[in-house]
Amino acid sequence: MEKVVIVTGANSGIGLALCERLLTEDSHVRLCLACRNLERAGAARAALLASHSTACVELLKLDVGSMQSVLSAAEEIKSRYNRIDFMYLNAGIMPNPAVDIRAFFKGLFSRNVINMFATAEGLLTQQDRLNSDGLQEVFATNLFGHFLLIRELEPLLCQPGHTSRLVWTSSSNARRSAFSIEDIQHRRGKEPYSSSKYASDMLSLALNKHKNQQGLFSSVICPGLVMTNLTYGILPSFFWTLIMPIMWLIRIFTNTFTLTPYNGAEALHWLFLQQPESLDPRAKYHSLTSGLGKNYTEPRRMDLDDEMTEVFYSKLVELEKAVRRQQRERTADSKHYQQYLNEIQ
Ligand SMILES: NC(=O)C1=CN([C@@H]2O[C@H](COP(=O)(O)OP(=O)(O)OC[C@H]3O[C@@H](n4cnc5c(N)ncnc54)[C@H](OP(=O)(O)O)[C@@H]3O)[C@@H](O)[C@H]2O)C=CC1
Ligand SMILES: CC(C)CCC[C@@H](C)[C@H]1CC[C@H]2C3=C(CC[C@]12C)[C@@]1(C)CCC(=O)[C@@H](C)[C@@H]1CC3
Repeated sequence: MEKVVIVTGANSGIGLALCERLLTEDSHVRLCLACRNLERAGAARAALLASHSTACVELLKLDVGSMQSVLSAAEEIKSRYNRIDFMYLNAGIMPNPAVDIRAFFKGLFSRNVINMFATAEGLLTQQDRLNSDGLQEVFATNLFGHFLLIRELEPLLCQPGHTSRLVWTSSSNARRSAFSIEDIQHRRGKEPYSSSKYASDMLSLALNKHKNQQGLFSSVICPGLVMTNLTYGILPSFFWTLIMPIMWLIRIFTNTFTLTPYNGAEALHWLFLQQPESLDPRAKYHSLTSGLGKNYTEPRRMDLDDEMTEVFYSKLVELEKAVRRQQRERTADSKHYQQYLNEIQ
């Protein structure tokens, strides 16, 4: 039977490369590109069909940063599919990034240089903002919208006799010290991206603990440093072009410079081929590329605290309740408003 695969943020970068690789691996998959912009999603679909003309590629409007959009998309998914085999939670943002140039040059001449290039630890800050749901945008997009989607789709994801898989595109930039259990949305700090990725690592572990017995398995990956719209947002593209020869040179010393979206999607593709029972819930699966350009996947143990992971999971469930309440009130308000408009006309 054909596998149903949903990919969020599938219209560009690593998500699009993954779709291409999945269709090459299995031409019978039923692929759903879940994107916030249907025009860009349509262009991605056309590109995929150009090389896989008989493939089944469907589009779904989903803005993971908007809770209303997540709830509507989940309804649409439930009406279209009777099961989900893989859901790749890949959409992500890093708004207004700033590089600490001093820290970069200091790191360059330290023993920590390889780690700095692999994780960008201490190099990057971002400016976040509140979205229309009153949530921090990075948290809402990179984590919470995906969480709400999973919760909404539980009837499909947790079916007796069927295994469903979740795969998060996390990052080696995820850092415990950037995350605070008292401030899960990272309202006060300057590293919302790192915090949201650490949060996805914890959520994946918690989901395995709570849902494995119901047939739902979750994994996290890091694609390495990949040249995509996200990285082009960090430094201007002419600068990247300028330093590209150096980047290829650095690849000799660190296997985390995967650089192309195809290489970055390696671990996502690899996980598609694995049995979930053989995977380690505490491992992050890294896409790596050797100096000679060979791709491979390697698990690395994550720095996760079980107690904090559980507290975090219950905080997410609480927040979910509040968000649902808010959505219900909004629907009621707009109904009343509509009624009022009808009455005064
Ligand atoms: N590039 C890198 O070096 C690394 C990337 N990652 C992660 O990889 C993932 C993919 O990013 P990458 O391919 O690099 O970058 P891209 O910017 O190319 O891809 C991000 C995708 O997410 C989509 N997206 C963003 N916000 C939303 C939203 N609110 N709702 C739905 N879709 C949304 C984008 O859509 P749109 O085109 O409409 O903006 C785009 O399709 C991200 O989670 C990122 O954090 C992790 C480690 C390293
Ligand atoms: C200013 C300089 C001359 C050069 C600065 C280089 C930095 C911009 C890069 C060095 C390590 C890179 C890196 C990322 C972004 C760009 C760098 C900071 C990421 C944070 C991109 C997104 C991720 O999720 C990480 C895995 C990347 C880690 C390395």
